[in-house]
Amino acid sequence: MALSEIEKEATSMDIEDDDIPPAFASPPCLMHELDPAYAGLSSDRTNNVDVRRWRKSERARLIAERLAMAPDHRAMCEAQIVNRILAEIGDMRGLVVSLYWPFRGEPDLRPLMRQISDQGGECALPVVVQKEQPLEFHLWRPGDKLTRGIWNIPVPATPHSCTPDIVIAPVVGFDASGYRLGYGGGYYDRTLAGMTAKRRVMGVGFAQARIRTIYPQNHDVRMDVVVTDSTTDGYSATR
Ligand SMILES: Nc1nc2c(c(=O)[nH]1)N(C=O)[C@@H](CNc1ccc(C(=O)N[C@@H](CCC(=O)O)C(=O)O)cc1)CN2
Ligand SMILES: Nc1ncnc2c1ncn2[C@@H]1O[C@H](COP(=O)(O)OP(=O)(O)OP(=O)(O)O)[C@@H](O)[C@H]1O
Repeated sequence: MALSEIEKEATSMDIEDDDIPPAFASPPCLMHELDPAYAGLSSDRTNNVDVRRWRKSERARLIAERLAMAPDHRAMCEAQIVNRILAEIGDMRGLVVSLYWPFRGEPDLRPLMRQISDQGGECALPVVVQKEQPLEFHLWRPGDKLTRGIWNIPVPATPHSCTPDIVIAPVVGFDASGYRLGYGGGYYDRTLAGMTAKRRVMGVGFAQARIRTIYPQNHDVRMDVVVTDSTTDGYSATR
């Protein structure tokens, strides 16, 4: 399916490119304003508050930067990312690959979904079934009906849960050790922590998403490989 057809399909269900779903605002947590001892927090937990605050501003910076990419440059980068992913996966037959429906300026990999299907693989999309719980992956073929999930992100209309062989995780940022900065829900970390060793985790983003460190915490799960428009980097299993 050509990209224009995919776009038509999205429009027909009232979902547009780069649709930015409204976020749920939560009240600010003021615990960090208190003395940690008084609040019953360990110093580790205090550091964690600093990291959370830093991540929040870094996310905002990185998302704004990628949303500002010139359309022709973006399209060129997306084509390079697709080629790199195809080269990295190789023989697609029989593999279930989870991707994502792009939002907030993520690389649009919908053309790749068609290629995966055409080459004998199966695609899946991530679904938030419940807040603060692991994601589910539901099989989806280009052309299948979509519906709006949580945060208005399109998800397969007919749920068909599966376990991907390859999890392609969009990054907001990634660091030199292969750790991922996402949207701050902890969804991929929770999901990967609960999956068996079989899965391969492939982070995907534009080259601008590369940062020195995300200050990895105990819950952060390292990716096996990160693909950008200009690089394919593998990471070993040890920190
Ligand atoms: N395209 C795409 N689909 C995806 C993901 C993704 O990263 N990309 N997800 C990958 O997980 C899940 C959705 N995860 C999300 C997690 C948080 C927020 C969000 O709006 N968070 C708040 C801030 C939260 C915080 O900082 O505590 C916000 O931005 O206002 C949105 C989506 C499933 N679908
Ligand atoms: N395995 C887990 N179990 C319980 N809570 C977790 C787990 N992983 C992450 N979290 C929680 O999620 C919060 C957000 O994590 P983090 O900042 O790493 O999100 P993220 O990777 O940017 O988000 P996402 O994966 O949704 O794109 C953490 O502060 C942590 O409390």
